[in-house]
Amino acid sequence: MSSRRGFQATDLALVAVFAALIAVLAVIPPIFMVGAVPFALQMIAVMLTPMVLGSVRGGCAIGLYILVGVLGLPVFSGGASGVGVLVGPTGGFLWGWLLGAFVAGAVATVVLRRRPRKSMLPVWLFLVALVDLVCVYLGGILGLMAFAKLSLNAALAANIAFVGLDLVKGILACLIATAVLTAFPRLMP
Ligand SMILES: O=C(O)CCCC[C@@H]1SC[C@@H]2NC(=O)N[C@@H]21
Repeated sequence: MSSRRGFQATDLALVAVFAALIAVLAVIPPIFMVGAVPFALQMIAVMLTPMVLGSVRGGCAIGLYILVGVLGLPVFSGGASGVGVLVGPTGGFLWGWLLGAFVAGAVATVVLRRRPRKSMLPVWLFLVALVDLVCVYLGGILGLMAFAKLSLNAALAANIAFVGLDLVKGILACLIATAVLTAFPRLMP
């Protein structure tokens, strides 16, 4: 989306498609939990979104996903919904997803506008995934401390358990984003 042409119908459709993609991945039940925190396959789409849509459209996609969950559709982990989830034990992660979309999306825009070589694209996109992960964990840790009353150490431990698998999801998101952006270069944020 160039700032000159503003938000187009295509952008609205892309926002809806990526919000739906996150919701679809939430339908698959979490394969394990660490305390109150579920394994979230949605993280693949959460990290893919800012890579492909950039900051504003990516933030809108995550915002739309959260909105439909708050309004009652069972799109949060384990089929949860409602505004209470935003201030529940995993609420901080959802705020982190939103923050991550805006921040990592801005990094994606800077990176992609430099037109990196195709062989380097997944590497640069992995940097975007890492920035996203920092935002997600920041939100998650603060949320666990504020809403679940965990100590900083307990909140850190709950996050560390997911780092390895989240990096694998980040690599998957990079590979998907590379394929999508190579096939549809006009999508680039
Ligand atoms: O309640 C929700 O829907 C949000 C779940 C958040 C789970 C977090 S996201 C980062 C970390 N990686 C995972 O696989 N699970 C946690």
